[in-house]
Amino acid sequence: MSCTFCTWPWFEGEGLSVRAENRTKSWTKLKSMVHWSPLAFTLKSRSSWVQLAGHAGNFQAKEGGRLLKRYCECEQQCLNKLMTDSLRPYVPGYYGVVQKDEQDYNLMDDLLVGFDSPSIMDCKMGSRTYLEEELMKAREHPRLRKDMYEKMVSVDPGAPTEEERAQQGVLKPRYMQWRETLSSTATLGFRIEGIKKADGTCNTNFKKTKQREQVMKALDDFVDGNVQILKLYLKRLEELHSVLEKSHFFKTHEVVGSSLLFVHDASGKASVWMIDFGKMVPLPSPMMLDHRTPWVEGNREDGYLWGMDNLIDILSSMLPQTPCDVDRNSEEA
Ligand SMILES: O=P(O)(O)O[C@H]1[C@H](O)[C@@H](OP(=O)(O)O)[C@H](OP(=O)(O)O)[C@@H](OP(=O)(O)O)[C@H]1O
Ligand SMILES: Nc1ncnc2c1ncn2[C@@H]1O[C@H](COP(=O)(O)OP(=O)(O)O)[C@@H](O)[C@H]1O
Repeated sequence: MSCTFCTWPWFEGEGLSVRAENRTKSWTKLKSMVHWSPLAFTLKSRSSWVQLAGHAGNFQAKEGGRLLKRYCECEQQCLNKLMTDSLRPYVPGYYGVVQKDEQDYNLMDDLLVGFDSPSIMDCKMGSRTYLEEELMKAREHPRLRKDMYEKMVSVDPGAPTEEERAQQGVLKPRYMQWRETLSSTATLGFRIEGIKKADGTCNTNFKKTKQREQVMKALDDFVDGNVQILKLYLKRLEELHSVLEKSHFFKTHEVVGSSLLFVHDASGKASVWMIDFGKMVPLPSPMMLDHRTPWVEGNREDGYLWGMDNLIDILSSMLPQTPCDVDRNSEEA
């Protein structure tokens, strides 16, 4: 599927003021919408910034290789803490809260800077995509979501129950769970949200990409079969994996809806970063997560590392086998 390239973000160098006021996020999410900076064609130092997933209108590209993301207190607090954590090299640099037209934003690095016509992939990590607190809220104050009902019907007209059909609405956790089981979130602990390739093609139609083989096919297409790029991604993921395993910050946070952003270009450069910390919530002390134990309500587990184990395993299996591997495998058989 090709995407609509729309809403060119403006650039700004002046007039931003720092604010500490808290705002919550409440705006519409539009999928299949890509925001692309046209100035990138004329100004080499800037990236051709692209928004692959997430809420429309959430970002604005700024001069100097930075992005404004609509303010979210949870994200601000996480980014602040991450700036002094061992995870710092794996997240965008963060520069505080700025205000523009009475709206607060978190100011962060544009990770596409330094890449030339990059290929980009957003993988949403974890086996659960809604917070436990959202589940409780939906129980206490059930709110039927017509927009989610419509999104559901557009993918699978047979998905809503009779009751949901009569109400023309679904509860948010029900929609999120349905999305999890439809995609690879429930079976592999991650799902591809979107891919934009260097040739300009863009696909955000991965809602039904569920089986390991389907995921492999999408990943292979993303790297155009380039083994060197695959190796670089794998190396970076293995490093991140080992830092996550040791990070106290990671152990003490429920991580939901966070993505890994993969970026590479034709020069052979490739890297991966963690993005989207809007639902990275601190746990009550002394609670800790291993991010692998299957979720049951109350244990707050999110399956992030389980997903990463699977992603690393899939990428490894896509590498051509060396003669040593072939010998080892035939001995095992
Ligand atoms: O991907 P589709 O099927 O469109 O569903 C979206 C994503 O799950 C969003 O998560 P993310 O932002 O991580 O992509 C989520 O935003 P939240 O992060 O707010 O849960 C949206 O909830 P609403 O914003 O409530 O519509 C939900 O409608
Ligand atoms: N720091 C960044 N650098 C470059 N691109 C980014 C960065 N953060 C987000 N993006 C782009 O924006 C998209 C949505 O980001 P995300 O933080 O998940 O938004 P939301 O909170 O609205 O879900 C990502 O898929 C990616 O394409």
